[in-house]
Amino acid sequence: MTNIYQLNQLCFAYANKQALSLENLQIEEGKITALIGANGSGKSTLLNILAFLASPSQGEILFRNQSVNKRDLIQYRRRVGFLAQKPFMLAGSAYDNIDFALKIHNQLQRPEKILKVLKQLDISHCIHQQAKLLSGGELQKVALARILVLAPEVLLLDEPFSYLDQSSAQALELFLQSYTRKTGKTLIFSTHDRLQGFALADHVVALADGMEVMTPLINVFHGEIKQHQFHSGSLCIQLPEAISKGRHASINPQDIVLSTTALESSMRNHFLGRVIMIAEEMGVVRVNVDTGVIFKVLITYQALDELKIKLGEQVWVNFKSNSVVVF
Ligand SMILES: Nc1ncnc2c1ncn2[C@@H]1O[C@H](COP(=O)(O)OP(=O)(O)OP(=O)(O)O)[C@@H](O)[C@H]1O
Repeated sequence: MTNIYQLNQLCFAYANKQALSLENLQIEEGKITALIGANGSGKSTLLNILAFLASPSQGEILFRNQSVNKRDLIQYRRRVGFLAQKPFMLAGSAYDNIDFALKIHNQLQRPEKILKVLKQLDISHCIHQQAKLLSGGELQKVALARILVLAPEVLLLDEPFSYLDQSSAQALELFLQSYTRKTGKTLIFSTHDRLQGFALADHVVALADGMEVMTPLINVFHGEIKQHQFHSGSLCIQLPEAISKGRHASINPQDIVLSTTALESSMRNHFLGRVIMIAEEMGVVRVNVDTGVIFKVLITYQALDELKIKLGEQVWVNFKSNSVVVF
């Protein structure tokens, strides 16, 4: 395993406001990393730092084991491709914008290169359209094409799916997954959709208030601990004995086992509910179960096939007390 980024004791503040404070964060080369977290949790700030557009107030960034000096940011910036949440387009067509990117990066301005990338992203029809008149989704894809054509070492994408309809988002997910596999490039993207983050990424970095939190931030319940149990309204979750403090409990959707009958097992948490959603997501299946509170679960196709569950049917949600993260 090689780390392309290593961040040590990194802090970033806007004026007096601390926006990021990360102890140690490694990003593995050739893998897909998702940054998840609520609005304002620091995802864009972190992407800006990884794109060398901002310099941390404190701490160190290593890129391919080299400590990045503030003086060299421009050099590093050219090695990565950053897609902003609201990309900026120059006057001219989609083609002109991509062609110009090649020019300023001193790369060969070859039409076939541009045509290929537009085709890969399914936006060949936008080629002669004025970039400033593109729809939100088209603009994001043209901006992505403008990055891909440069073949940077790292792709940093800030909410790349936010303007896309469901089928375009799924097509882009598939494209990004196969692109990173084929090229061995590193992809880091931010998303509000935590389950999408889990489904698409090899690693997930969860942020809350600018800090990394060791929870998937899915199936998060708020409440209090009493006698090794976490109480949240009608929900009572069994915890390991060692946990005595915390106001939030979360359960990784991949740690939940579904069963159609009550399980006799070492798992201490069992809730009977009803299936309210089954959806496909990048080779896994999302199942939402309403037990009074909604549990989000990720299972394999094989598990779905074996369980034979359908919408509206009863199902048990089971998980170990050790799978519960309290914070
Ligand atoms: N230019 C800025 N000046 C001052 N504060 C800022 C600036 N940009 C971001 N912030 C603050 O820094 C914190 C982190 O913001 P950031 O945009 O990184 O979060 P985010 O997780 O990307 O949010 P979102 O999901 O809404 O895009 C927030 O509290 C935000 O208000």
